Amino acid sequence: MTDRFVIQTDRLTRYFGRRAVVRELNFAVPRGSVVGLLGLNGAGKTTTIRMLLGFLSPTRGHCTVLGKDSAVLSPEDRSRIGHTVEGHFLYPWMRVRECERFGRETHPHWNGAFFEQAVRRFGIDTGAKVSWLSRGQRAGVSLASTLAGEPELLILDDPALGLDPVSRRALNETIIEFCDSGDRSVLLSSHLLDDIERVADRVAIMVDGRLLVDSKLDAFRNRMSGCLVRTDQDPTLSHPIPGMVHSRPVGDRWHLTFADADQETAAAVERIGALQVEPDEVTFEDAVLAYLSRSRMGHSFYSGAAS
Ligand SMILES: Nc1ncnc2c1ncn2[C@@H]1O[C@H](COP(=O)(O)OP(=O)(O)OP(=O)(O)O)[C@@H](O)[C@H]1O
Repeated sequence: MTDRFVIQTDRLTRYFGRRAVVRELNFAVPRGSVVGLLGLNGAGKTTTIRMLLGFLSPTRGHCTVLGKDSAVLSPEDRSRIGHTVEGHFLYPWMRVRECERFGRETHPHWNGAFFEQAVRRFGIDTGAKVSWLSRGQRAGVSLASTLAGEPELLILDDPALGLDPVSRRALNETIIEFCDSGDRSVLLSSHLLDDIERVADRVAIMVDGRLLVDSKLDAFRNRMSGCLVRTDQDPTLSHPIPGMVHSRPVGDRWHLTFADADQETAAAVERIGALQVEPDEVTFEDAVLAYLSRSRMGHSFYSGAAS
């Protein structure tokens, strides 16, 4: 088990006061995979990551990272885990090349070539002081320092926050290259669906502290489907449709999004008695938004997490 998964949680739960922010999370990150962790603001992603890194205790349940209980990670364990946090902490008075030297002296493993390459990709002058750098450039130095430590597992919490498109591309390319150069795993929390689709091979979706989807990205995309129906009112109000995740009005029609649609789904759509029904494409973004929008509307959820 330990070898196959770099992260495992068992009924991981966290309350703040009386409020459950992470609920009964059973989640595993297979070694060598890049998992995109998605969820609306406040879904519990950062709280989960803080528990994984041992910065916050679970109220119930537990989690392991690289086979070790997160609550008791040793400095040696931590050196195998790279993580970046919002704000990209760096010493403002250091020059970029001093950041590199500082990293080299404080990390047991250090890949200077990786640092150089990442910094170059972000267009950063190594003679510049951190305080002179833009937000995107600071993110680049922070990421370069993290990756140069050659962690087995990288945990990134919203690393693209506030980055321009060029810096975002540099970030994505750096992550992809990092994964290509070894048996490395990444947990990437982000709101940028394009980036997740480009970089990740698995997707996990949290809604109100629960994990609703945990799947290979391709499988997730393939199991979702949709159709457009023309009716006078929301067709799902009177007719429960098996597998339906979400419905939304599109002009004078309704778009219905399904997970694992089957004959029962088709029969239920038929019973609506719509004037017109036609299949409609569901993109990765549509599929994710179907789950997320459903939560915002306060419906109960489709509970089948994909394998
Ligand atoms: N220390 C704390 N005390 C009380 N509530 C907290 C604390 N930390 C987080 N929360 C609450 O827990 C909920 C989940 O927060 P969390 O930061 O995990 O969400 P998130 O999914 O990372 O959101 P975002 O996408 O906005 O970063 C939020 O409602 C937040 O206000």
